Amino acid sequence: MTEPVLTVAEMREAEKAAMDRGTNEWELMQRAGTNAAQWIMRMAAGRPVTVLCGPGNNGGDGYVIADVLGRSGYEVDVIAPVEPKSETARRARSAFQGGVSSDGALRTGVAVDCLFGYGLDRKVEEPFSKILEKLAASPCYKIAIDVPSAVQSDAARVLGPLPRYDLTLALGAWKQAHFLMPAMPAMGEKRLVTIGLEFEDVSSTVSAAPKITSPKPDAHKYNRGLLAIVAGAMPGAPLLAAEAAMRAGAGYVKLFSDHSHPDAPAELVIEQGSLADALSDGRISALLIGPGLGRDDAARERLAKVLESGKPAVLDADALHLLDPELLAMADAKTLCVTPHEGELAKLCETFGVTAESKLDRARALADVTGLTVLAKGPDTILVHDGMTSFFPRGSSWLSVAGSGDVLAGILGSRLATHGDPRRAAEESVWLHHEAARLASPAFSAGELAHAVKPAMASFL
Ligand SMILES: NC(=O)C1=CN([C@@H]2O[C@H](COP(=O)(O)OP(=O)(O)OC[C@H]3O[C@@H](n4cnc5c(N)ncnc54)[C@H](OP(=O)(O)O)[C@@H]3O)[C@@H](O)[C@H]2O)[C@@H](O)CC1
Ligand SMILES: [K+]
Repeated sequence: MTEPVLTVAEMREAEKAAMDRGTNEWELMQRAGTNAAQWIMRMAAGRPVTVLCGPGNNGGDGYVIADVLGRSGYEVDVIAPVEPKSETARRARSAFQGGVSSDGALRTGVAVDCLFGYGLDRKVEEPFSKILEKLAASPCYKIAIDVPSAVQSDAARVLGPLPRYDLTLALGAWKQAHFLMPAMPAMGEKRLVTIGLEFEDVSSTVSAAPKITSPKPDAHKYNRGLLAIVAGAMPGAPLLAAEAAMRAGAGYVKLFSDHSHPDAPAELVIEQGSLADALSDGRISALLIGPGLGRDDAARERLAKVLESGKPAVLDADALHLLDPELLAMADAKTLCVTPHEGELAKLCETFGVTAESKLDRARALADVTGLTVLAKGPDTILVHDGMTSFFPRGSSWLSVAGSGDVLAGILGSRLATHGDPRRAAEESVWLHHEAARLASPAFSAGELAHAVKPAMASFL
């Protein structure tokens, strides 16, 4: 099932729709608190629990959680620096029979943070900031309810002390912050707690692990997909991309390069000479250009030839510095996928006149203005295609190694050559990249990562 990722406004709409259908806010809070409590009890396994309750409905959830835990025989402390403001939270507060203190020490055991949820809209100050500092310093097992209390739910901005949580329980639906930097790494394990909300017209989802199919019984090297990688000034990066591409499903990987490549594997076909002639081969199903391309006139000329060819293509690295409206006009943007990191995304936005505050908004606006499929890579990878946004579970931080992007581009090119669907290829490439990193074990080189793409493929067959 695809899991939606909602903004605060969309979340409020979904809750309103539930209420219009006859489920009141109290009922939703009961479901949220009761279902979250099941997770908390699993993690607490009998240890005492301290619940931190804030002024809004996130705090309301906290009182419900404390109530369920108390009735289940848990020792529960509630710390609430202020009385609840919302009517539903006040009702939850009154229903809780145990003691509530306005401050106090956190007992070793489990702490459940319900100070603020998606209603946080400004800097966290005292007394809440002091409690979050205390929580950060405590050795207890830390659970954030819905979102960590200092995290703004749409933009993932950190507005106060941010402890490192062991578990974050998203209520009702995922929020954007669950998948965005800088907040994401502090959330620990993340789990979705359902409360029976229904969602319509969802435009953002969590990418689900892909199902990659084996070649058809009548497959041969051409109909499995022929990826041509167009090299340029520097020989190493396109070779690395080719190493990954050869292991990601394409039946045939060629390198169009005028370098000699003495280290290239025997099975990689390298063609020299006229690029226009090479690109006229009708059997080529996708192209990759950018790694090691260079940024001079010759590089621009090679990019123009790729775009003029009309074939589906991945544009990466130097190609993203060269791409401009004039070059893009030569191609059908729908068939192109760009893979910018933060710096390249900023450059593309500047070139195409896009201004937006966050990486997410920049990626969306760039896709909107250009019609390109945008895979904005990094610790929080975002894919935007035709008005749809996909978020991804976090990959290994060991992927922050030189050449990692070339490997990703190679995988993506290979998947695009296999089936021609840029969005699907981009999703598959991120999962394969992450899985290859896991299988390569820590401190891998980009070359080792490229080789681990082969066992990673087996994980999704
Ligand atoms: N609605 C539903 O049906 C369901 C909602 N659910 C739960 O509700 C949560 C959202 O609840 P929410 O909208 O009440 O917001 P929440 O995050 O508790 O905090 C807002 C409160 O804090 C205040 N405030 C904000 N920033 C502040 C700051 N920096 N420093 C100090 N105060 C600050 C703000 O008051 P203000 O002062 O702005 O008037 C307001 O009182 C959601 O995350 C989920 O857990 C579930 O139970 C499922 C059903
Ligand atoms: K919280």
